[in-house]
Amino acid sequence: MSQPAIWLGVSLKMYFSYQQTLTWCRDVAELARRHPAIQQGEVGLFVLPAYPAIPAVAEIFADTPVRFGGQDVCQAENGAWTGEVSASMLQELGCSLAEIGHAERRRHFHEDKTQIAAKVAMSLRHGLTPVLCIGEEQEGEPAQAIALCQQQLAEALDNAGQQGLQGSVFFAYEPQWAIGAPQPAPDSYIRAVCAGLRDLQTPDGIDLQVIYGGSAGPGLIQRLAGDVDGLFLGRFAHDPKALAQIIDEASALLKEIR
Ligand SMILES: O=C[C@H](O)COP(=O)(O)O
Repeated sequence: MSQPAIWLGVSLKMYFSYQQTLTWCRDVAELARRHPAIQQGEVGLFVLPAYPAIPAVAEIFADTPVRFGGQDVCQAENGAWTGEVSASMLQELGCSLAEIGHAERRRHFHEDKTQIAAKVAMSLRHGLTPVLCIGEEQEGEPAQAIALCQQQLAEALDNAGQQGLQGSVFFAYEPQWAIGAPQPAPDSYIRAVCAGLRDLQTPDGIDLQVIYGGSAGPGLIQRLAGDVDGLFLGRFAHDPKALAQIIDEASALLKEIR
């Protein structure tokens, strides 16, 4: 089966309790089982729950095409890294993704470009698709955002390129000023930046899917009309009905543009 034309990813961050996470995932699994666009592989769905919920989430999504992964991953293979979770353990639990470099981790945990590049390489080495979060801090011109993202992307993929690692990377373009906001960045801004990001060069064997995150919700995917490969959702996917609506919109958009 070919790759989905539109990807919808959801990070649950630390919003839900354990039981709330399982309830939400059961609703999403049910949605995935009955939605033709998900079942036919036209729209892809992935979920990033908190670490302790991963084994239960794996069971819930077992008979669905929904992918799941960690909200972070350790840069080291294994050893004396208290509190960290290795790429190999994520893989062992059935994860196929690892989120890396989210603005909140850069802000609260001072993650830097060296750690991020090491995490990307470690993920690819273990067959995990990095969900690499990049975006400018302040609102400016699209050209400035593209230049900054280009530099951050090159730094993040540097180790992987040098090691000849191959695989897919979700490039989650998240302007930091639009995360946790009442609404996403303006449509024209997102379209201009994402169109530029899709043209960026990557090391041989690494392909990018550009998805937009930052207060994304119902209505946005159709307004971006094919300039992005998908959305990276947070709060506005907490209501499963809203997520169902976004899947419907993605499916309708594919019918329009094909
Ligand atoms: O991980 C998801 C993004 O940071 C977006 O979160 P948000 O939609 O709640 O702003």
